[in-house]
Parts: sequence; structure tokens; C-alpha cells
Amino acid sequence: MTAEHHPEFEQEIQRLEFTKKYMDVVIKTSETSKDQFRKNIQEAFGDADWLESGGYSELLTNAGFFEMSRSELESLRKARHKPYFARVDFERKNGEDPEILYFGKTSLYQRESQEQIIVDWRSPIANLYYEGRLGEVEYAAEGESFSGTITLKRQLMIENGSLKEVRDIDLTTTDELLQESLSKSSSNRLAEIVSTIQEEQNRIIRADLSKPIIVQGAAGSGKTTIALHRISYFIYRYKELFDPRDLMILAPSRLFIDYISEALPELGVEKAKQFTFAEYVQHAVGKPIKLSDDDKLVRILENQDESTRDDIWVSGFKGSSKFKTILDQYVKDIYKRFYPKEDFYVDKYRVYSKKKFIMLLQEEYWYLPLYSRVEKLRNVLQNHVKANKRHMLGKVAEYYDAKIDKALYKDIDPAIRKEYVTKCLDKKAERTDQVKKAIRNAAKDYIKNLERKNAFDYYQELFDDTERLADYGNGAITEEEAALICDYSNRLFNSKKYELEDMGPLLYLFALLFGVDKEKKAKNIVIDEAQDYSFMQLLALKTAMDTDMFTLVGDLAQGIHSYRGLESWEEVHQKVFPRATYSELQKSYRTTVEIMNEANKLLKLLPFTLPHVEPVVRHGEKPQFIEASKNKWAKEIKTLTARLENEGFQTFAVIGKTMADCKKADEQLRTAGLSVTLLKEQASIPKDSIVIVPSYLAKGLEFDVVFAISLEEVYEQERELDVKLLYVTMTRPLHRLYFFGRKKEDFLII
Ligand SMILES: Nc1ncnc2c1ncn2[C@@H]1O[C@H](COP(=O)(O)OP(=O)(O)OP(=O)(O)O)[C@@H](O)[C@H]1O
Repeated sequence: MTAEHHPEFEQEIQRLEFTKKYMDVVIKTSETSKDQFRKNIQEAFGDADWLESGGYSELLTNAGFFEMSRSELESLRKARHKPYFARVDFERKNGEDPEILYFGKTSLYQRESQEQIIVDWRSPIANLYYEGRLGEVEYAAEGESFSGTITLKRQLMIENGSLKEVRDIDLTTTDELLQESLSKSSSNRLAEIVSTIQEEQNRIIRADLSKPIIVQGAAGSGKTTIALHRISYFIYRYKELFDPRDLMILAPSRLFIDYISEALPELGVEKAKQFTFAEYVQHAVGKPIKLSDDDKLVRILENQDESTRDDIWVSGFKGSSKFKTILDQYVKDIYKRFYPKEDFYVDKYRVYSKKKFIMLLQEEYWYLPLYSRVEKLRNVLQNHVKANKRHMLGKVAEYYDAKIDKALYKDIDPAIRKEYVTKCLDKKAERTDQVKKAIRNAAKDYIKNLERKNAFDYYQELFDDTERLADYGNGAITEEEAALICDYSNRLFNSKKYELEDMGPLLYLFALLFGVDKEKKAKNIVIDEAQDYSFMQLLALKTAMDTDMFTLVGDLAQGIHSYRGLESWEEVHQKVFPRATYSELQKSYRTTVEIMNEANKLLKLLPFTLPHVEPVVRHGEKPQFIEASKNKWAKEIKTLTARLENEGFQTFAVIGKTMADCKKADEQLRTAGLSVTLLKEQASIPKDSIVIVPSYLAKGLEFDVVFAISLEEVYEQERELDVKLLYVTMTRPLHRLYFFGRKKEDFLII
């Protein structure tokens, strides 16, 4: 039913006006003072009856009445142009009056009656909107379950503070709002979707917040979006306990962080820390790390010679659980280097046995990283010294005093006695000084003898000795393989560089030996494109942060870094995040049925089985192949773009397999007079020009129209990586997909 025809349209307008006015009053009041409240209310509403019955003065003195946090106020201000998006009427079983609930992005109470004017989408009762159908329902809130009847479910389209449309959802209507929202053209930025969150997505957003979660989701199933909404939900639920700065988002590139940046303030999660993995490692270890610019992905794409295969194998190995075995063994060995050879003496007094020292080092302080254990032990020794100080000094005094006593009673020449006693007194003073000095320094000196190195030294040292490396592997690698790893790594270190695949193990060592500073840890971490992380990277992050509270979202079908990333979720689930809930999302919201059907064909070419992606029913044009003759293709894109712009599409991307084809496209499209931007990893996405981007950087992004190009580089069916890159490319468009190439087969189109 459209706006004008809806019988309750007028009523909804009134309700909206009331809400907006009330919001204004609350905003104004919190900006001025409590005393102003009544005045503000009267100005806004006149002397309405309900004002008189409210018992203001009492309420006004209530603690917390006006205590609105800055962020609450900010969200209220932001919500002014669209206070809510849906209404649900709910009759509880116990027969109270039906509750009329308006759901929005923030909550607002009527201060006088404590009735909710707007209910936050993250509150438990919002499940009624996301999951409840008309009729009898049950929902759980704070461990309690409520039952009742939904008598009305209504969507309210509000723009710039005015009501545009009212739609009631009955049992049969499909979700028109979702359809509409999906059919819009994109703005190059991720959006919030609170009004159209789907049931399967809602479950993931609200899944047990005390457990980690792993989501395998098809391209366009909303993984990124959901991950951000889950953080928003988390912040809301734990607002008293958590500072949003304790949350961290790990994204694949700066480009991607830029892409999601617009949705963050909308969801109130802009304060979450945002890093790429490499950035975080450098932040955690407190030192910049020079990364090699050898792009293995490009090497894999370009050639498959033996040395590339070896290099890839090394990368994969450094990310694997086998490497963990080696690192753990190595750390055990490092611990042994900290076993003292002798007991701890202060001067000649034995104060602490080495056996006890080792016991504390190995067991008592198990929860601390090695170097912190050593620091603790220094304190332990120091405390023992302190406790024994009197005793030790007493012993010295006792010894010389006894000597002096003996001399005093001995029948000897007084001159000799005097000389002897003076000597004893001098000796006593000298010894006391010696012991006092030892008391001051012994613990320090004892610890000083232990080795002191940094994480980089330790990491590099691991590759010093092939035999030892193979030994640590305990059968996981042969000596030849160990030699390969050592050679490769030393070549790299000699050029004073590391690779991304070193950063996982490096962080792991750092965390175990030194520990990450508290302020550099996060309490809840979201990882997008998690399929591109290796086992070691994930384990290192968990160890570094000292928590398993991770949200991992990814898609194995888009695992283009699988030479160093994950091939399945199983091992990570079992060994790194055993408490995690695992979910799958199969429905894709991004693209049309026609495009998804074509992309789905590629999944069959992959060596593992992934369920076919189900597109939400939204139709569009079939993807089209256009033969790209040498000089003409750029002009054709120009004409096509102009036509599509007229049709209302706003964002366009030319996606090539690698940077090489993209660079060519950049040149040719510029010559054809198009305004284009070639995207690099560090770039931000321009809003008003056609972007050119290599497939591996396009991951996670979306555009209204995609031109997949194959100028000189073709996609080969036998190569898993090619299939995945093409899959990524084909799942980027929201509406239209065109292939520009020499022949269809170059895009594996049959
Ligand atoms: N419930 C929804 N309502 C409206 N739009 C949605 C919904 N779910 C997802 N979308 C839209 O679908 C698109 C894809 O979402 P998103 O980028 O989060 O998916 P993804 O799974 O991370 O994709 P990829 O695997 O390609 O990175 C976005 O435009 C998002 O706004």
C-alpha cells in the first residue's frame, strides 16, 4: 500500500512530528540545563494534559534523568532526520495493553512516563521485527523468554525528517524494502542496513557475544556489513563494560578501510581501532618493519617455475600449524637458556636455589611472557634479599663481634689486643659494606647474566641452523625442506626485509617472549576477508591479544591468497578457536540472479565443494560479452558508460586480472577521454570517476557496473587462482556485468 492510500498515514505523520519535537527538546535540554526542561517542553507542546500529570519536579530530581552521554546525544542528533524505520505492535500473553514499538538506530524514552518513544534496533525486543512473523511469537531477552502476538508489522520510509511511505507487512508480502534497497545504485561506500537485516543475518549479528564466531559467507552475503553491525550490537550490549576503543577491525587494505569508513559512524563504531594485519604487527612490536615488495601473487599469476613453487611452499609453511610446532619447540629452548647455572648468592650467602628459580620460571608464572617472568623473578630475588638482609648483616657482625669478645677476655698484651680489635672493627666495617653492596646489586647482576635479545633477533636466529630447524619440526619437515626455508629466509634477512608470511610467526614469538602492551591489545576483534589469513597469523593474533573473542568472516571461494591463507576453516576452528560458533551464509544480496548464475558456474571449477550461492530474487540484464578489438574497446566503454549513467548507475569499475592489464587499460581509457583512477592498495576510492582495479584488490568492494577486461591476460580454467580471481571480479557488480576480451573462453564462459 502506498503512502497516500494508507489509512493511518496521517496518524503516522503526527507520531513522527511528536517524536521529532521530543528529540529536539531532549537535545536542547541537554545542551542547556535541567531547569530549562519544563520551559522547553511547554514551548514545544503547549500545556498538554500529559504534561501536568507527569509529576515533573520529582522526575527532574531523579538521578540520571539528564545524564545523557555525549555519544547518546550524538546518536540522537544523527537520528533526527530518520528517527525510526519500523513499527511493531505487540500484545504480550499476560494481557497488558498492546505495546507500540518504533525501531530506530538509537533509543529514546519519554522522560515523564519512561515509555519508549524509539526502541534501539539492537535491543532484544527488536528481534520481533527481524524475526517475528505476524501472529504468535516468542522472543528471548536477557535470558528470559517472552511470548505474545504481533498484530502489526509496519515499515516506515522517512527521508530528511518527513514521512514518505508506510507499508504494512503481512504474511505474504515479500520484503519490498529489501528489494528496493538492493536495487539502488551504490555510492562506493558500504552502507548500514538496519532496516532490512535478514533473519539469517540477524542470528549472526546477535549470536552469543561471549563466544568467537566464524562465518563462511558467499560473495555479497553481507559478511562485512554483518561484522560491523555485530560490533555495533556488541558496543550497545556492553556499553557499561567496554570502551569502543577496545574493539579492533582488521581489514585487508587501507583501500578497504576507506571503503567501510562511511558505515562506521552510522553504526556508532567509529572509535574501533582499524588496522591491516601488517600495520597491527608493527604497532604491537613497536617498530616499523620493512616488507619485501616481491608480490608472490603476481609471480604465481605470471609463472609457475620451480623457484616460484619453492618460494610459495616456504610461504605456506610459515603460515601452517607445522610451523607452530617448530616455534613452540624453539620457545622451549629459549626458556632453557634462561635456566641459571648456579644458585643465587648474595656475597657468600645462598639466598635462592636455581631449582626454585627454574620452577617459578617454568610453572608458577606460566601466564606471563618470558621476559615478564624474568622481571617478576628479579623482584622475587630482590624480596628474598630484603628479607634476609638483617640476617646476613647480623652474621657479619656476629662473626667479628665474637672475635672481638674473645680478644677482650684473652690474657694478652693490651697493645696487641688493641691493635687486633681495631683490625677486627675495620674488617667488620669493610665486610658490612661489601655485603650491603651485594644486597643492592645481587639480584640485578644475577638477572643481567641472562640473555637479552629482541624478537627480530630471535626470529632470525631460528633460521641459522638447518639441522636444528628440522629437529624442532619433529618429523614435520625433512632436512632438505628445512634448508630451503633457511636459505630463503636468510636471503630475505640479508636484504633487511621480511615478508607478510613472517609477520604471523614474528608476532607469535613476540607475544610469547615479550607480550604485547595492554593498550595495544583489543578485547574484541573483527577480521574481514579472514580466508586470506594463515593459521599462524590467526594464532599469533589470538596469543597477542590474549583473548579468543574474534569474529572471523570470509569466503573460501575468494581465497586468492590460499598459498599462504586458509583452505578450510576446520583447523582454525579446532585448534585456534575451539569455542567458536560456525555459521554459513549462502544467500547473496549484492548482485542479480543473472550475474550470480554465471558466477556460480565458476564454483564448480574449484577443487573443493562450496554450496551454490543463492541470489536474492532480483533480476537484471544477463552479463554480456563484447569483443574487444584493439583500439575500439576503450571507446565502447566510454559510450556504454554514458548510456548507463543516463540510466542512473553511478559507480563503475574496470577490473583486470592483474595490475599489468589494468595499467594498459588506464592508458587506453585516458586516451579515449575518460576520467579514470587506477586504484592502488593505499588509495582511497574516488566518488566521481571510473575506477580501474586489479581483481585481487577488488575483493570486498562493489560497484553498480563492472567491466571485466582481458586485454593481454586471460583466465585459465586449470588454475585455481585464476578461477578465484574471476569469481571475485564477477561478484563485484550490483547491477551490470560486461566482459571485454578477445574471446569468451578467456573468461571461462562456456
Ligand atoms: N539485509 C540487507 N539489506 C540490504 N542490503 C544488504 C543486506 N545484506 C547485504 N546487503 C548489501 O549487499 C552487499 C554486499 O554486502 P557485503 O559487502 O557486506 O557482503 P560480503 O559478504 O562482505 O561480500 P564479499 O564477499 O564480496 O566481500 C552490500 O551492498 C550490502 O549493503
